[in-house]
Amino acid sequence: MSDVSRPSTIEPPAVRTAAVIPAAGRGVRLGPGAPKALRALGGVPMLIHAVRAMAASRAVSLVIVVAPPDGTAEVKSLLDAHALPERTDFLVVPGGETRQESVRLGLDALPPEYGIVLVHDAARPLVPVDTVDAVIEAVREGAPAVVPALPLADTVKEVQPAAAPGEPEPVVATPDRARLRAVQTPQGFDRATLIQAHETVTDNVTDDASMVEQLGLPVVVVPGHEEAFKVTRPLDLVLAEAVLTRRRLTDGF
Ligand SMILES: Nc1ccn([C@@H]2O[C@H](COP(=O)(O)OP(=O)(O)OP(=O)(O)O)[C@@H](O)[C@H]2O)c(=O)n1
Ligand SMILES: C[C@](O)(CO)[C@H](O)COP(=O)(O)O
Repeated sequence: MSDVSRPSTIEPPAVRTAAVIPAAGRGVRLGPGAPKALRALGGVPMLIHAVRAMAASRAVSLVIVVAPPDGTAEVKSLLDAHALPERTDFLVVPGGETRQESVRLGLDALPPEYGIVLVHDAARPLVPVDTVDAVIEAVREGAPAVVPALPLADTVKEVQPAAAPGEPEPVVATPDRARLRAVQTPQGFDRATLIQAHETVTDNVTDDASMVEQLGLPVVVVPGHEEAFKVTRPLDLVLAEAVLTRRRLTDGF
């Protein structure tokens, strides 16, 4: 098993790498409570796990946290209160109405010397460092955009969305599952490409790589990891707690 407790094997940076962590969402699907990124996982805010996951890579020297708009002071206090690698710098900026807007606000704070940018959901707190390093390596090798992804376990149907709640949703098609991938984060980008994508694409999309696709540029896939799943619904939090417990038992982490 590879996990965040293993040392990063990537070489120190030739081009500097920063990670932007959108963490400004409410977590509506997780249910009532604090903003999702601030909720506890193994007694530690989910955001701190995500920050540690990015800072675990020796290539990442800056982490920009995009906080809930009214939560920047709280996030700064959390970063101060938890042990984080000394080699990494941290910035906190307020987020926006959508994930896309939050990422753009994070990019606005990116200092000019950073040539590679990762965008990583605070809601994927357990991504292993091997996955982070693999994404960075692929960008260093020249890909303008890189996504970690996994094959699907379920068959997927395209439907005609219901006209009204309770109405049936007829199946329109069954895409060939062998050609589909479930995409995770961190997604990695050449800085200029990601900034151009955010300046150009105005429709609201669910990930950053699809903005690069809209520019007509290639997006490369590297293997994702089952522990990089997104904490979206209550059951995901149960699974995340179980993964953490297993790590603590097997790695003492
Ligand atoms: N306005 C927003 C919305 C989302 N995010 C972040 O984008 C990531 C992925 O979003 P998601 O899992 O959908 O989080 P939420 O928007 O919080 O979830 P929900 O849709 O259930 O409210 C999360 O780390 C979330 O904090 C953000 O920074 N700003
Ligand atoms: C970026 C992402 O995690 C890739 O799978 C996903 O698209 C985020 O979607 P969300 O609905 O904002 O959670």
